[in-house]
Amino acid sequence: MQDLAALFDKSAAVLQHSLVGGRYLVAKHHLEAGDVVLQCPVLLTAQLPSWRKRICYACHRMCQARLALRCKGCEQVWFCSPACQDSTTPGSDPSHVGPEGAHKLNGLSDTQVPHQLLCPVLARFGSAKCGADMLCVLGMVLQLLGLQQLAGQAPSETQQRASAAVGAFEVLQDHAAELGKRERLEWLSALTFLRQDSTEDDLLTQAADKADNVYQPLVSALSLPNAAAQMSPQHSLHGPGGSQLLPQFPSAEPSCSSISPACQPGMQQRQPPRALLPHACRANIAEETRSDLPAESSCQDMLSGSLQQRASQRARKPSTGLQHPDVAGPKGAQTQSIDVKAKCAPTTDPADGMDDGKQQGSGGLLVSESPVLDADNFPRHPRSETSVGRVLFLQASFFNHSCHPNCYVHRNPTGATIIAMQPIAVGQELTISYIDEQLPQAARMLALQRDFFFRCNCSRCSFGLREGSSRRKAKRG
Ligand SMILES: C[S@@+](CC[C@H](N)C(=O)[O-])C[C@H]1O[C@@H](n2cnc3c(N)ncnc32)[C@H](O)[C@@H]1O
Repeated sequence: MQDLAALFDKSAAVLQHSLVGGRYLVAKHHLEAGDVVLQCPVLLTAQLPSWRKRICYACHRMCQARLALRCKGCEQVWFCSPACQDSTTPGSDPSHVGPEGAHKLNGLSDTQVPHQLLCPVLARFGSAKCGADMLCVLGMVLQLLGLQQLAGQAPSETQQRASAAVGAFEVLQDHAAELGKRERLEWLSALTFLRQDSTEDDLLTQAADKADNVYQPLVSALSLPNAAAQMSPQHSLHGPGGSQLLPQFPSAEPSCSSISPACQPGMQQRQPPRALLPHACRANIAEETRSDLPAESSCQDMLSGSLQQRASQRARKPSTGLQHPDVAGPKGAQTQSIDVKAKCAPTTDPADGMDDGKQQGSGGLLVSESPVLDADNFPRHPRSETSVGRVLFLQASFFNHSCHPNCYVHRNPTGATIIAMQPIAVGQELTISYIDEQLPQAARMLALQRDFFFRCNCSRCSFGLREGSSRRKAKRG
């Protein structure tokens, strides 16, 4: 908690903890509408496997053609240029990477940990047949372990990130109880996969051993009381150290369906357990025709593109539901668009075997799944978009959800800014909306239960429920 509290030192938020509600944030001082509560850098990103042959691992450039350069060690990551490939070798100068310096996306890189640390473990990812979403999350867990391992020898910024990594695991532990059986099994399989077959000089062996105080409680928290009965026959019960608690990741060409229905061609991909890693969001590609797209674009271009089109589309839509106070944008912060122009389709190489069925042949605007601002600065949730990866925000993950939030999230190229939407008194809880709060109550409840595994107890929902029951009582009486 001590480490975590320090994450908010430079913000207008204070981290609090209650036995009933867990961690939450309150206003450090009085806030006016438009005040910036905190700037939250991206902690980690991970590409979905289906995009890795189109998006350079080092600079995140999105390319039309399939990338030709691949890491010979793990065969799991692709590069757009020899410079990018060289940047992942020890001793290279990262400031020269990428033809347009696109790598200078603060935090927006899954190369924060030197690739040679991750390479031996990533090599095993080729045989992992779990869903694309879980592979993405596993990639992030791997980076977190890498950051932890670096902690002792790294500059202070990296040490801070490593301590944030521990915080991320703690968050995961705290929410393990909320998962359904399927999600727990998938997590147990994934964690076991990370530990098994590792060699002595393997990052995971070293990092997971060091992190055992975090890793083992997590495993226990995820364990089902009657694990043996819940598992499919393909799972055996050998865990690390001979434990009988864990399902082992199948080694010889398992049936995908035993791990995740997401692997089955033509099946709708399940929503990932996004609540697990704090505020792990999707970077999405909205449907748009390819002819509208530029010839080539880096993520930097993409992330700083114009919001004009979205704004004009939005302006035509009538506003419904909750009325938020008018907010002109973050005070002192330039309102930036997060739209991304991309022209390419994801890899549809059948050899991948892990393509997300939703990602078929569309390019478009890259946006975030977390709330983004429209022309009126109201949070909104883009729909019908295709995911290209996951983004992890740490500080933002401590905001509780409310269906009548007093803050909103504004995404920008290097992270997210949380902005007050109304005057907030010192000590008052700061909340954001995880979903489209303009949905009716039943749909909101469904979305929160399905995607975030909790039942909302915000004032609006509680009031709505009381209202519903008193209406029913009135009818009966
Ligand atoms: C991103 S975390 C927020 C921080 C969290 N309170 C903690 O201690 O880690 C999301 C989790 O907080 C809890 N939560 C957030 N908003 C909630 C709400 N409106 N009603 C009930 N639980 C909520 C749920 O357990 C949810 O999985």
